[in-house]
Amino acid sequence: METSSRRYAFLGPVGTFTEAALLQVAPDAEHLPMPDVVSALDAVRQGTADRAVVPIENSVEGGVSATLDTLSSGAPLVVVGEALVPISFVLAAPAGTRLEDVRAIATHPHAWAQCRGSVARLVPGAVHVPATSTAAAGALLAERAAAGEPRGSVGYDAALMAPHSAAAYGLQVLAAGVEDNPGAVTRFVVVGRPGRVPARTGADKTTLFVHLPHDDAGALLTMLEQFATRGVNLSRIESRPLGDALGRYAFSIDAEGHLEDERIWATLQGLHRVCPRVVFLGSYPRADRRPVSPAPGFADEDYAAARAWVESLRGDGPA
Ligand SMILES: O=C(O)C(=O)C[C@]1(C(=O)O)C=C[C@@H](O)C=C1
Repeated sequence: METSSRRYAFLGPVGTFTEAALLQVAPDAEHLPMPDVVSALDAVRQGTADRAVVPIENSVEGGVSATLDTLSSGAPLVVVGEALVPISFVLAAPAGTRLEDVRAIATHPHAWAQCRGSVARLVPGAVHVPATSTAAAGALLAERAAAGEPRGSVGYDAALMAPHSAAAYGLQVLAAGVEDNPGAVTRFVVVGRPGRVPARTGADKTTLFVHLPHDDAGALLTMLEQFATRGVNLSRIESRPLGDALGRYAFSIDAEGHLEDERIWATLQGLHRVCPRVVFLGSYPRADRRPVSPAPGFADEDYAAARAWVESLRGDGPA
């Protein structure tokens, strides 16, 4: 947990799952709610915030493309930490709303994707109204109901949001446990401007964004070999379109290990030699604190012993 009094931008408003992640990592910091992931990351770039907390991947819906793409382009940013939040949703509405009154439901697109099946069973035919976050959907509903506006005046009747958030906004729960996959988890990253890399803990991750070495057969293999031949395990790899033409992709990667691990150091050198663009997006402690044990032959001592042996072959000593 970070204890300094830094300013943390996050995907707001109060009551988002992102705020739950922020409360894990920096409960006492100044919290700056932002309307979207890009604004939160830009606040760090511009110096109006010291850190941003943003979602990066969900165990059901996969990568958060706004986060992956904003991290990998523009002024450099680095990940300095991560947090995991268990995800469960309620369907909430102003007091007096009945389930059969619900025609349109607002929430974040990632939340909708995680509840689609249950919602179809609960409220057949209900349509999705996209919101900037789960809490933003509920907040507007609560605000208009408090102002005495009639049901549906915001363009929707209910919101999918976190249980604690529905309670905080004074909304009534029409259905709980609305997620299709109980046990879903979203991973959030703490992002800062480049500076000193967090100290190695032995339970670390390194995040990278890598362009493929060439356009021909085997390009992906050449890139992946850099990790495999140094015994580096990947905990996430996903393609992101380059955006300039169909069929051109780069890869967002989480590798197990820290920049100070010899095998990660060597992997980065290998990637730099063969790939046209490698963006280092940080080495930081894993949220689950699970130690990373290098395979036999890939520990720092193995690299040191191998280096000493090659040095000895130079024949610098007396003839
Ligand atoms: O809308 C929120 O409450 C968020 O924090 C965003 C977000 C996401 O982007 O995935 C975070 C966790 C859930 O998976 C659903 C939505």
